[in-house]
Amino acid sequence: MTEVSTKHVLFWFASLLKQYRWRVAGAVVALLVASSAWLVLGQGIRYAIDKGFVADNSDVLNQAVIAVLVICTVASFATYCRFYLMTWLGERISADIRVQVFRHLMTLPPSFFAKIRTGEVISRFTSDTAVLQTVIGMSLSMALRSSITFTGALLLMLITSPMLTFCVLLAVPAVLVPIRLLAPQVRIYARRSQDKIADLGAHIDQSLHEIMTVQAFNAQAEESNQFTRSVEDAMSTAKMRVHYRSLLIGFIMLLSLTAIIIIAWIGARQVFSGDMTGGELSAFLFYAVMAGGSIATISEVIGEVQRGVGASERLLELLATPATIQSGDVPLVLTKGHPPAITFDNITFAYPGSCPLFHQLSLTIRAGEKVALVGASGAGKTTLFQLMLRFYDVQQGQIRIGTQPISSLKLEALRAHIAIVTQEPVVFATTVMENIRYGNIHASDDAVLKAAKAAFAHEFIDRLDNGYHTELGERGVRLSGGQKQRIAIARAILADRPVLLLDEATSALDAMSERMVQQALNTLMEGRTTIVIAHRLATVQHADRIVVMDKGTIVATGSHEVLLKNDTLYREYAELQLLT
Ligand SMILES: Nc1ncnc2c1ncn2[C@@H]1O[C@H](COP(=O)(O)OP(=O)(O)OP(=O)(O)O)[C@@H](O)[C@H]1O
Repeated sequence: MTEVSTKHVLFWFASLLKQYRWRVAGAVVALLVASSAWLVLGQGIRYAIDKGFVADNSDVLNQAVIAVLVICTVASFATYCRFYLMTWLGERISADIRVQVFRHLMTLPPSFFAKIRTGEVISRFTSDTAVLQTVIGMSLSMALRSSITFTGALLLMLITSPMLTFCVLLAVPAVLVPIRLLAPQVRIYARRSQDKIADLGAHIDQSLHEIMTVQAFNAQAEESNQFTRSVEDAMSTAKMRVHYRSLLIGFIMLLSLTAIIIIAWIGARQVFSGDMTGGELSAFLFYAVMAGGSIATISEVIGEVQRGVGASERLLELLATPATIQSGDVPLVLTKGHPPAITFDNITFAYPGSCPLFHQLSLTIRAGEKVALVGASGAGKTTLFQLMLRFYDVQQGQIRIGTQPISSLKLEALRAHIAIVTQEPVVFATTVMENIRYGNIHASDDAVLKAAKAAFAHEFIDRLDNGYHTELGERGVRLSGGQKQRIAIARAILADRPVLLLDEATSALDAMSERMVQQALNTLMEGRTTIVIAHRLATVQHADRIVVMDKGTIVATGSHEVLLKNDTLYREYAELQLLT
C-alpha cells in the first residue's frame, strides 16, 4: 500500500482539472459573486435596521428591502451557475479517471491480474470514483465557497468592530486542534472502508460467476453467510469513519458556537454602554454566524476530502503499477506466404514467486512446420504459448520469431502475427458476428461468414434465434463448449496470421465435429507455422513433429511412428489412448 499525501492528491485533481480551466474559472467567478452578494446582504440588514427601523423611516426601509431582493436574486443565480459547473466538473473528472485507469489496466501483464481480484478492480472503478465525484463536485466547491465567505465575513467584522474581531481570532486556534487530531483518523478509516467495499465487490463477482457450482453444491447459505460477515465487517469500519467525522463536526460546532455566544455577550455589553449601535451588533453577529457556519462547512469538507484521499490512494496505486513487459521498437515485417521459424533458445523461466519451470530449454520450430506438444498436465505447454505472446518474459535465454528476438519487437507487431485458440474458448457478451470479428475488426460481414463456415460453425449459428446477430450472453453462457470452441476457431481463421497457436483446440468437440474442425484446422495450418497442444494423440498424429514434454523439459521429439518405437512415455500415452 502506497502512502499518498493530501497534497499529492490535490495536485492530481488540479492536473485533471487543468483542461477544463474555463469552466473552473466560471465556477470560481460564480462563487465570488454569490459569496460577495451574501456578504453585502449583511450591510443591507445593518442599513435597514439603523436607518429604516430605528430611525422610523419607511422610505429607506422600502429601498432597503428592494436592494435586499436584488442581492438575493443575483446570489441565487450565481449559486445555480456554481452548483451546475462544479457538479459537472465532478462528473467529468471521475469519468476521465475511469478512462485513464481502464486504459492503464489494458497495458498491465497477466501477472498483475493473477494477483488482484476482478471484483476488487471493478469496485475501484465504481465506488472510489463515485467518492471522488462527490469530493470534486460538492466538497471542493463548498470548501472554496466557505473560505471566501469566511475571509469576507472576517473583513467585514473587522470593519464593523475591530475589538470583537480580535476576540474571534483568539478562538481560531482552538478550532484547529480537533482538525489536526481527527482528520487523519477519518482518512485511515475511509481507506479501510473502501477496501472492504472492494472485498464485497470481489465476493459478489465470484459467487455470481460461479453460481452453477454454488447451487450444485448447495452452498447458497454458506455463501450468503460469508457475504453477510463481509458486509458487517465493512459496516463496522464505516461506523468508525462516521464516528470520527461526526466527532470532528461536533467539536468544531461546539467551539465555534461557544465563541459566537461569548462574543455576542461582549457585544451586547458594548451596546448597553453606547460603544456600539444595535445595527452594528446585528451586522457583526450576522457575519460571525456566517464565519462560524463556514468553519463548520470546512470541517465537514475536511472529512470528505480525507475520504477522497483514501479513495484516490487506491486509484493512484493502480495507475502507478508499471507495465512490466516493455515493448521493443523493431517492427516485424513478414512476407505473405512466408511464415517465420520460432526458436526457444536456452530459455530459463519461473512464474513470479515460483520455482523455475524451464531450465535452459531449447526448441526450434521451422518455418511453416506443424509441431504438436504433448505431455502430462502441468508440463509447461501452455506456458510456452504465454512466453511467445510475451505475457511473461523469460529470465534467461531468448525466444526468436524469424531471426528477431521477440523482446526487441514492438509488442503490438509481435502479437499481430500470432493467432491463438485458448484451452477455454473465450466468448464475449456480444453478438456472434462481433465475437468472430474480434479476430479482425476491419473484416466485412461476408468474411466473418466465410470464417464461420470454415470452422464448421455456420450451421449452428444459423439455427440460433437471430443467427449471426444473436447476443451470446456473459462468457457465452448460451453456447455449448464445442460451439464456443468453433467460434474461437472461426476468430483465428478470420485473423489470418502467420503463426498459429492451438491449445487443445478440439477438446470440447464430439467425434463428428472434431473430424470436421480438424479438417478446417488442417486447411488453416497450410502456409503457417503452427504449434498445437493436444492431450488426445489422435488429433496430432499428422503433425510434422511431435514434442514430448515432462515437468518443464523436452524428453523426446519425432514423428508418431518414431516416438512409438523409441519413447516409453509417448508409448504409454498412445497405449492408454488405444493408438497402438
Ligand atoms: N500464473 C501462474 N503462476 C504460477 N504458476 C503457474 C501459473 N500458470 C501455470 N503455473 C504452473 O506452471 C506449470 C505449467 O503450467 P502449464 O499451464 O504451462 O501446463 P500445461 O502443460 O499446459 O498443462 P495442461 O495440459 O494441464 O494445460 C504448472 O505446474 C502450473 O502450476
